[in-house]
Amino acid sequence: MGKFTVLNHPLIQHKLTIMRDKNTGTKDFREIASEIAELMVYEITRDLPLKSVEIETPMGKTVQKELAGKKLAVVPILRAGLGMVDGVLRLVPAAKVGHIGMYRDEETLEPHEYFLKLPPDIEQRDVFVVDPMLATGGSAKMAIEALKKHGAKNMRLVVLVAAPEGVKAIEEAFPDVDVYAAALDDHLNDDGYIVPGLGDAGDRLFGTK
Ligand SMILES: O=P(O)(O)OC[C@H]1O[C@H](OP(=O)(O)OP(=O)(O)O)[C@H](O)[C@@H]1O
Ligand SMILES: O=c1cc[nH]c(=O)[nH]1
Ligand SMILES: [Mg+2]
Repeated sequence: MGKFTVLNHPLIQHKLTIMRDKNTGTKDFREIASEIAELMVYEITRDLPLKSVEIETPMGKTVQKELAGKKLAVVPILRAGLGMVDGVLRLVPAAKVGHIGMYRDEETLEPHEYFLKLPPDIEQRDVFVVDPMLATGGSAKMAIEALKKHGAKNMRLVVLVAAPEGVKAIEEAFPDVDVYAAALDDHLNDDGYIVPGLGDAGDRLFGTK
């Protein structure tokens, strides 16, 4: 079974509260989404392997640690996932970026894929799939299936707000995919929105409503 982890560092909780507030405007919403993504990646990358290297400081030779060259990729689920990419890249600037476009039909809540462009060596990379919202889980499930079809092997799903329904859907579909959230919310409403949630993440990020 994949692990589900809520990264509830006080800074993450504080920033998420600002995002949830309906009076927070696009500029702050976008900046804070990026900051939370950065903090989440800091926590998630604690297990990255290190190797010893010999270097020379101004005082002489020493053996120290550096990252063992594990390759990473970040794949935002468009559109809203784009709001988390900068934050990831601030900490992992060498990561390659893939894109997968998904929209959820407002009536049926069924996801539809409309774009896919991945780094050619995706199968060799640890992949962070990012999207602020995990609601029914339909979009993330379809995105992860598409990435698997294109060779991605080691994937983690990183979201800001998760609904229990979405977590269950990913756990059942992908025992090999760990899910990280900044918060686990209460439920989905009849329109498939997370409650209390933060509303429509894409629209709030890009000012489209
Ligand atoms: O778990 P689900 O029930 O599939 O819902 C979550 C999806 O819905 C939102 O995207 P949306 O379809 O609104 O597209 P957008 O990012 O372009 O706004 C969100 O960013 C997720 O991708
Ligand atoms: O609450 C939700 C659910 C899906 N997509 C969003 O942007 N928000
Ligand atoms: Mg949207």
